[in-house]
Amino acid sequence: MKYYPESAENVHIVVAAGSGSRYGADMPKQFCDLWGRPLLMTTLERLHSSAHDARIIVVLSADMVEGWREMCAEYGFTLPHDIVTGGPSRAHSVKNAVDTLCPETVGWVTVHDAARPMVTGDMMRRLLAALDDSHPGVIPVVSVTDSIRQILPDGSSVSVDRSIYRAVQTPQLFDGHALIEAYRQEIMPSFTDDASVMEAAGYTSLALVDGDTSNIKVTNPGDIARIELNGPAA
Ligand SMILES: Nc1ccn([C@@H]2O[C@H](COP(=O)(O)OP(=O)(O)OP(=O)(O)O)[C@@H](O)[C@H]2O)c(=O)n1
Ligand SMILES: C[C@](O)(CO)[C@H](O)COP(=O)(O)O
Repeated sequence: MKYYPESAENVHIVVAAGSGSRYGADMPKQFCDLWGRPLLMTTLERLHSSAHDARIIVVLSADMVEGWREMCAEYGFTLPHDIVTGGPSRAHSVKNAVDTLCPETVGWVTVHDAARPMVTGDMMRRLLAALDDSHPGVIPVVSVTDSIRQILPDGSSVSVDRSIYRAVQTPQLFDGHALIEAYRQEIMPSFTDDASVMEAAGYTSLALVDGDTSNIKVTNPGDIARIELNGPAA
């Protein structure tokens, strides 16, 4: 576990500026109903419960800011959070939030998908325990349970050894100074998560910890129904 002075500001960045095109609802999936209210509220509450000594920044698309404020009023959602507007890709959205952080006071920072409402306190404890001076970032991963095939340039495919791959989740945890520096670089299409941004900036010694198979990213139709089937929010 990395030591930060008590005055350091820890931050949760929750990216919620996507359009949810694969989910295909009439509004972005993070605002769709989960257990009777917008899914984003469960994500924020569970993240806050998992590590409450952190300021929350929610990244929203500009056209959803007013609507989100109205939802908070309608559902009596009072968990304090700041709002930053998003960009054209996930990485741009994260960057917009990271750019608001104060390098002088920042402590640790998590970056989490709004579309993953099932983060747990156990997972957060594993992340925080693994952040240290040798590991400026910690990434939750799970084993791949499907067989994997690589598609070759000619369109044919070959099976690959799935035991050498891991599927990556969020929240991902970073030393705030390192994350701020990493997000100073130009955003590339290959940046599908924040670990890839850190690596491209030279921070290659990232620690992996066990994620949680219930921590799914709502992506395709039916994913919210599957979460609800697995039981109420704990
Ligand atoms: N420009 C973007 C794109 C994505 N995200 C957020 O990044 C997370 C992971 O992205 P993804 O699951 O791909 O969400 P969408 O981009 O909304 O989905 P799709 O690709 O199906 O349109 C989501 O919480 C999403 O809201 C974001 O903040 N800004
Ligand atoms: C960040 C992420 O959730 C890690 O698995 C994933 O890379 C997001 O990908 P998406 O295509 O933006 O959903």
